Amino acid sequence: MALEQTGRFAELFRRCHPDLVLDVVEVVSEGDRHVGPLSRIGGKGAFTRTADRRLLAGEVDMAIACAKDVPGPHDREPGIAVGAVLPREDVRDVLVLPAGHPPATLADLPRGSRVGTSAPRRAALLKALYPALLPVPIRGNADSRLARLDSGALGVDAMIAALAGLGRLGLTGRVSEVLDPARWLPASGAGIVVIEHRGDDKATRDLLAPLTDAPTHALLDAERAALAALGGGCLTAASVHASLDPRTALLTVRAAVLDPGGAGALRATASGAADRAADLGREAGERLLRDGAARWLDGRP
Ligand SMILES: NCc1[nH]cc(CCC(=O)O)c1CC(=O)O
Repeated sequence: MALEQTGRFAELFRRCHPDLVLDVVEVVSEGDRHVGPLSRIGGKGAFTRTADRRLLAGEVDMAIACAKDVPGPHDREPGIAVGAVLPREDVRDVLVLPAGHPPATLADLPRGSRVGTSAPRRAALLKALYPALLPVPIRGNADSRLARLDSGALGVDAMIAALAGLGRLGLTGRVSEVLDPARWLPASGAGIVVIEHRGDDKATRDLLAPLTDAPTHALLDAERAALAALGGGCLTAASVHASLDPRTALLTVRAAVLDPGGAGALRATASGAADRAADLGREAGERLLRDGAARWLDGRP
């Protein structure tokens, strides 16, 4: 998945800067290497830390990451800045069944079916919306999870994945059900690829600036500000989704913190001008805290 994202970005970069030579350096992250619990390899940042360090060491000048995998400012390597944000793709999650299984929806799965997902948001949604099903932690990158789903090595009957990720792998044919984002709340940063650089590297910042998709950049600013205001960590079951009305230029941030036990959710919405994206995100996050979201931030019901 990372290589497909990188290829897409490299093409864009070369088209915009045809006189420059871009070398692609492959980095295998801890999140790709390990399949154990993320908490054991340092929690959030497992997919980005290795590339971040090489960036800070000056071995590479840009790093490409899924916005969803980039930790918040409080558990982030300092000195790294986002230089470009690629246009958002689909934010929805999907149900994937082992190869050869006839198509089914989450509602069709028999009581007690084991559904693989490690994301606290997905586990909490599963408990809230499909209490007859059992969330089972699984780990590894999207490619390896799919292979282990098919081989039976995961010990699950189905798994939840991101539609955008499957799309990048050319595997949307594996989707059994696309989950309705109005109920199955999307992840903050879902479907967004970012290109980072060293904060003090003005030359790279200038090269990346024209490649950014301004509307997606605003959405991401809003979603990340909401998460930062919440101050949750990698165990928090939260959803933040910003949307932009192209006609009115009004940006709306919808944020929710879910009870990890599945008993409910707190929701907050903030709307305003798109140039106040970060303020709107913060507003939504702070509203959730005022309403008592703190009790669920540690991931305990
Ligand atoms: N490391 C998990 C991860 N980070 C980004 C994506 C998918 C693509 C995206 O939402 O941008 C995935 C795979 C998944 O959640 O199934």
